[in-house]
Amino acid sequence: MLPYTKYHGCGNDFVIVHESWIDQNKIDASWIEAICDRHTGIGADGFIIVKEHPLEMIYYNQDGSRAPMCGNGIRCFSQFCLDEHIIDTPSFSVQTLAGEKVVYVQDDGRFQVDLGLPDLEPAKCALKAPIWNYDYKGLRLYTLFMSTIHTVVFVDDAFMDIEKIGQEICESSLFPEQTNVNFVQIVDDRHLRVQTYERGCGVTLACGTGVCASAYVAYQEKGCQNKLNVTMKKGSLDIEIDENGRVWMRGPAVKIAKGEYYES
Ligand SMILES: N[C@@H](CCC[C@H](N)C(=O)O)C(=O)O
Repeated sequence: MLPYTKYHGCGNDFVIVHESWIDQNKIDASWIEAICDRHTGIGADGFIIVKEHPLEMIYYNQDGSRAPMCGNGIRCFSQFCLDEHIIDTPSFSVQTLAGEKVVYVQDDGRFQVDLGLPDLEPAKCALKAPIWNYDYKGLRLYTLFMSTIHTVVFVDDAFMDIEKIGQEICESSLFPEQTNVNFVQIVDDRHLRVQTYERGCGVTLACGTGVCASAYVAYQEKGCQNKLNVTMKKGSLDIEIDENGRVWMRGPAVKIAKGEYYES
């Protein structure tokens, strides 16, 4: 029996466990995939292990693959740490595979996270050459490392059916380590709509790092403002690119459940 909690950030949902709740020997891709299965498991887009001393977020995708960071996940991780009395300060640092991230708890209960600088160095995305305004079957692709690998594509309707084209780009041989694919609609210069096909998961209702990558490319390439509100299918995030080029994300995290998982 595994004690677990479940949270979501704008509809991106996660099973979250403290490291002391799990048998370390059990952690492998198929165990995580079984827990995240929406029919025979708890069901989630991702699985998060909370480690302490130092505070660390270990993130796995739904298919059990490890990812360096998760924007919605780190807000949910932070709410878990408050709920479980692991932290009691208004700001704190979290170690991730994409480096240390600083989280600020806001008066309205939302979380602001410093995602740091986007990295356009091709090697960070396992690319040999840049993919930037790159033609792919008539779509223009912009690939960057925004705490994880992201590709941004501007479209007329972000909420169209992206399953097929998202999977095709994600798994294209252009991307040796695959890519998350963000379909971005510019509503006006302060407002975007975004839908994401995530590596290791498929279409999700929201992707925090993807929204940060989308805002950054919209600001750099499309004349959008440095402060943007981004709407997804079940929520919205506020993104700011500061004067040093760092990307900040502000948004909610919601507790859904706490329970016991009976492993088969
Ligand atoms: N949903 C996340 C991103 C999760 C990781 C991603 N699928 C990857 O493999 O890089 C977010 O909110 O940022």
